[in-house]
Amino acid sequence: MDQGQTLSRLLESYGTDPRKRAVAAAVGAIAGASVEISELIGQGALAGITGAAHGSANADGDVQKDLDVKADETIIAAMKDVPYAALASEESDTLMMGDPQAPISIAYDPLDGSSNIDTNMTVGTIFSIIPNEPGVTPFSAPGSCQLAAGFVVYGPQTSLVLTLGDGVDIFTLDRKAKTYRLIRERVKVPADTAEYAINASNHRHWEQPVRDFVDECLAGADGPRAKDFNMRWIGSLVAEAYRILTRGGVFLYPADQRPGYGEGRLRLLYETHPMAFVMEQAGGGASTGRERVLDLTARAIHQRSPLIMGSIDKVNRIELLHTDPSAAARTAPLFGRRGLFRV
Ligand SMILES: O=P(O)(O)OC[C@H]1O[C@](O)(COP(=O)(O)O)[C@@H](O)[C@@H]1O
Ligand SMILES: [Mg+2]
Ligand SMILES: [Mg+2]
Repeated sequence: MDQGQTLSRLLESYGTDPRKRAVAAAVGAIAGASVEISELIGQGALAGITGAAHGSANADGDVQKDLDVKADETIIAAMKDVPYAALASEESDTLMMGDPQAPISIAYDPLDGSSNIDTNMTVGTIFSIIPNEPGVTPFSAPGSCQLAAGFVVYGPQTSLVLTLGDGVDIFTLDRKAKTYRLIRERVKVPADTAEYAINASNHRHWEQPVRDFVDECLAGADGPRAKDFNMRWIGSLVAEAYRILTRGGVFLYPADQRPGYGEGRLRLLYETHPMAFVMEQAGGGASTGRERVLDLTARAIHQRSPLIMGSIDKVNRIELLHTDPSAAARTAPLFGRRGLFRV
């Protein structure tokens, strides 16, 4: 790894064609905005930032916090010199239109996990950059068309995870120099791990395949997986994704039976598409349970999609539980031994 590599240097050398220059400008703008957002979050109440409601709701019905709105304004301001055709923000009901001839469009979640602000837990910013074709409706292509995606985590360290479609690199903010420095190159999600993350309070609402997977995990070494598992739930997608990138595991926000949750909770354009791109680029997987997230195309700007992401063996196992439960039962490690026990 080039210890001296910085995000700005990487972006400066990222190609000369107009589309690559636009991608570099957009990533640079988001990185710049994230330095400001990180400072605000770090100051918290000292900068007048609280978890108080802003007095409005976003298009998805979530209560907007002051910081959701501030983060959104900071990103919009940072985009002023970026050649974009359209911006899709979680905090804006409709698309913000730019130059229809521009080579890219950008979707972003200015502040992910914002219900955690008051609790001093990790939150983040997620982004997805897609090509724009003049005359074609922005964001009408599947997630597999993304040019770049990533997210910033505002945790004990502020770090930026980035894929430009050729692996995943992680940069950490050097606060003194206000520069992102490369700390991990070509990150790989371990294929098989024993950690899972899901909001278990929704157990009664889940579909059977998700219950089956979690039941297998809970049964541990005595169950069909013949292995003990560990559970984590932070309630902040960016923090879960960062953990999975660094030590593996699987995260599930599945569809469930609650009204409005038929496609889960997370939004396709600025949450599940970019996370799926990052995970696949790091050798992991991302599925709805029934199909690859990157094969989905948005029908609406704030459309939701289920997300099961992380270590490829786990994602494949959960897909099998959805698509072929009897094959899933046959391939459980204890299947053969159970037969013996029954004799
Ligand atoms: O409270 P729930 O239903 O478990 O949802 C938690 C999920 O919602 C989110 O907070 C949604 O993101 P926003 O905070 O941007 O709305 C994710 O970060 C997190 O994984
Ligand atoms: Mg979010
Ligand atoms: Mg948000």
